[in-house]
Amino acid sequence: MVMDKLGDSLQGALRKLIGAGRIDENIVNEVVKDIQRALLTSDVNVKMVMEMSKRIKERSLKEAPAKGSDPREHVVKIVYEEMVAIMGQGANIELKPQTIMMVGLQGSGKTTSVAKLARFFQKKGLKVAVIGADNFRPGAYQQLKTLSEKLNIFFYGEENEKDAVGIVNRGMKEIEKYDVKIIDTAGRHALEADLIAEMEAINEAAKPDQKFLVLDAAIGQLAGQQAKAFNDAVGVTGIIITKLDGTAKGGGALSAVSETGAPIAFIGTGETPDAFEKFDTDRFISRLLGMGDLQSLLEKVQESMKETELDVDNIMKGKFTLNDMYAQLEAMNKMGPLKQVMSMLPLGSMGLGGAKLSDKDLDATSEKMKYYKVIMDSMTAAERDDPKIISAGRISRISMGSGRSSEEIRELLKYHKTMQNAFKNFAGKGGGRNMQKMMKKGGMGGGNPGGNFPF
Ligand SMILES: Nc1nc2c(ncn2[C@@H]2O[C@H](COP(=O)(O)OP(=O)(O)OP(=O)(O)O)[C@@H](O)[C@H]2O)c(=O)[nH]1
Repeated sequence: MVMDKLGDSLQGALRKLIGAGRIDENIVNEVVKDIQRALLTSDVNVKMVMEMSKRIKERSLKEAPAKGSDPREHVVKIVYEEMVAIMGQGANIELKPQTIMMVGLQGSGKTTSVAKLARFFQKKGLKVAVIGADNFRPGAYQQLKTLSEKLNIFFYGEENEKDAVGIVNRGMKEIEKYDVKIIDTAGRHALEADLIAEMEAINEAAKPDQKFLVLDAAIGQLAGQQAKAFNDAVGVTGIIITKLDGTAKGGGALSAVSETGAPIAFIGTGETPDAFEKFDTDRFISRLLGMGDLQSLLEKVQESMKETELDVDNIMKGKFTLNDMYAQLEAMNKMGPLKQVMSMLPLGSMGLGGAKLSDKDLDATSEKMKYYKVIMDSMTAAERDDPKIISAGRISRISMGSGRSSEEIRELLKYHKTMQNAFKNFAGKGGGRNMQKMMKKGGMGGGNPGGNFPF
């Protein structure tokens, strides 16, 4: 999960709160102290943390909970609201034709973010093209070209051309018919005069609707200064914070940027093109506090289902083949690491304070999903379509081909049978709505081989 440590500590504090018999000054002080420690470890500015703590204390002891609501839940709500307040509101991202210029220092993850952003709009059904105008860093041209080609996104660039503005002018003509045009510009080690001049010239040439500044989360509170400097120099409409997956300083970067008034637009959560999400403060904080983010989860499920061959009509008629199961595993894979997906499920749904799936369980499940696919790759199309024909002899052959044991293949077949029965039951009981409910819960299946599949 993004900002794992901060999330774990904050959730620990809230569990303490929920576990308390009643709300009094002692427990509020204790919980606020835990929250302070968590935020300071995540590099959030001391002054901000102190002000926030004061507000949480005052409100928790003075404000009366809404009629009928539990006083402990009321305090959780206060913590949530105060956290949202320090992270600020996210940028307004519209799904319509637009030109976006990306700026940032070298190594911030700018080129990678261009590809991720392109993929974001592509997934929403818009036609996207990118222009590679980073002619400063050798290799940037090839990097963006390769990334774009992999994602089937139109790329315009001119290798070895020194005039970035020329590239942008010619590129904008070439990609005129595309909905979303994204321009990658060069970075520098620092915000120098020549970089500012180049950004201004490209700004003039392309007249972008959005100017996104890319910042590495690992710089922590320094993100605030950088955001301010770039904003003063070229005017920034949104910030992309990258590498939130790999630093303990994420809280510092997010809060420092929000303090400058520049809205956060997206966050980068890993190296792959899909490890990227629109920043929505409410959803982000809900997830961080273990309150779940079912909306994001549902969107993820829908997106990944759209791109796979899952034959929902057939499944609803009670026919669930191994091909469907394969497509289902693919869809789950596309949703990202299991741990990240699970983090969108509310702790509350398991009872705030309830057990969390351990990393070990999650790893075992991911591992199982991987080798189930390997096993299915060694089956024939006829076997996948009708697993009943898989005899002991065929199991030996599949075992040889996949390098997995016969027990594992039998386990997979059992898992498939359980799922098939579950779907049959759903279909029998008026399917559609149940199916939706099941997806909302974050899973698509009912079986649980070896007790490790959380879905
Ligand atoms: N873990 C993780 N790595 C990331 C993320 N975003 C980018 N990276 C990695 O950060 C490194 C630098 O990213 P680039 O996109 O090449 O950097 P850049 O800012 O374009 O560099 P310039 O073009 O010189 O300005 C690459 O190894 C990326 O894979 C992220 O969200 N998480």
